[in-house]
Amino acid sequence: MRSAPAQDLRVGVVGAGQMGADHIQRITRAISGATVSAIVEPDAGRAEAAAAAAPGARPFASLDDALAADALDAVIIATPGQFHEPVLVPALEAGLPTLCEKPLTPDSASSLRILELEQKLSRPHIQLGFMRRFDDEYRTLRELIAGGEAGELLMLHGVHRNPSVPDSYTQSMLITDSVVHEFDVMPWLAGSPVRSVEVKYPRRNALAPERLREPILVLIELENGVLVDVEMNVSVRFGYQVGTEAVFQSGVARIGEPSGLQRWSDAAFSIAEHTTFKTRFARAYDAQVQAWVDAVRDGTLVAGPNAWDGYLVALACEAGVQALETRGPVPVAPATRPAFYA
Ligand SMILES: NC(=O)c1ccc[n+]([C@@H]2O[C@H](COP(=O)([O-])OP(=O)(O)OC[C@H]3O[C@@H](n4cnc5c(N)ncnc54)[C@H](O)[C@@H]3O)[C@@H](O)[C@H]2O)c1
Ligand SMILES: O[C@H]1[C@H](O)[C@@H](O)[C@H](O)[C@@H](O)[C@H]1O
Repeated sequence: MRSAPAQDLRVGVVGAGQMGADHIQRITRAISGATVSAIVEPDAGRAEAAAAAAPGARPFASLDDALAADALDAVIIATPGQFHEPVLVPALEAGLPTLCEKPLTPDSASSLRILELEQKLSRPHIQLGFMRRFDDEYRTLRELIAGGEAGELLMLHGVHRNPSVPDSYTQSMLITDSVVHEFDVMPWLAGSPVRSVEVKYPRRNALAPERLREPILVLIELENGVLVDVEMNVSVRFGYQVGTEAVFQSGVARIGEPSGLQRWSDAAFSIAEHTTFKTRFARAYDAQVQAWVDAVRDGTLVAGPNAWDGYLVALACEAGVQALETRGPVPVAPATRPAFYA
């Protein structure tokens, strides 16, 4: 990093839309050891609203301008995925510790360019925003799998259901915007990378926007033989659900069950459900950002998924997008992991 932060870490946020604004509020309200010092956001209204939530933060037209003004020690990138690389490059060139929202970049070729640039530094500087790794239930499930007390893990069944998606959401985004999380978290849970990806189409949901053929069932084979299936379903209307069932030799474990208000009325029992990832993963986002801030302050710089993980996910997404159009499994063949990312 450029200079050791004397007191609070000065965080710049690039992109103050849905996630960027959320991170700005989070740092101001819930994170210790950091303040938002710079906001880069081309939309004037959003920039103003974000600045109102972060007293003392200065607006800048670009990350380069914020760097020239020595206005930040570290950066969060929350622009849309296709604009990550143009921000990651100056951030790496300046040696800035970076928390980059998913995806690292939209394809594996650009991810490899980022890996090459990062390897010019003394150590990894990029942490990726795969927040599920900071969710208590996911962490507990991972420990259970690693502990082996229920025997070997055989299968993982995932559900990923959104109530609806914006007009800008396209067919390939089922993979690149949504299943992207499973491509990170399932290998992390099972301790094994993706070998191949296949997509199956069940009956189409007539409630889906006309441009989308969904839900889809994504079959992910891991190198260790564990088979993962993910129901990706984005027009369910009733709520936001993300869950996983792990099937072991002698047991089953499940996470992501509804845990909201329980209610008995009219001879029926109900549990309040989430409607957005913002509440479902609120604690995970907080834990992710706090862990990152702590790591930057103690010089570790990265406390979660790194750019290599982002590259692996980019490769799996490429296979997944191809699998949307083809029958049968599409193989995933990563480059050799450099010792830098060991
Ligand atoms: N981890 C999660 O659960 C999660 C959830 C939603 C989004 N995301 C990720 O967060 C990122 C942002 O998504 P979003 O939903 O907040 O998008 P958004 O469209 O709501 O916000 C993006 C913002 O970036 C701004 N922007 C665009 N180009 C810019 C540039 N070059 N410099 C500075 N600002 C720029 C836009 O004006 C906009 O305000 C994406 O990478 C997305 O995949 C992650
Ligand atoms: O961009 C969002 C976000 O990444 C959520 O975490 C995911 O559950 C949604 O499917 C996706 O559309």
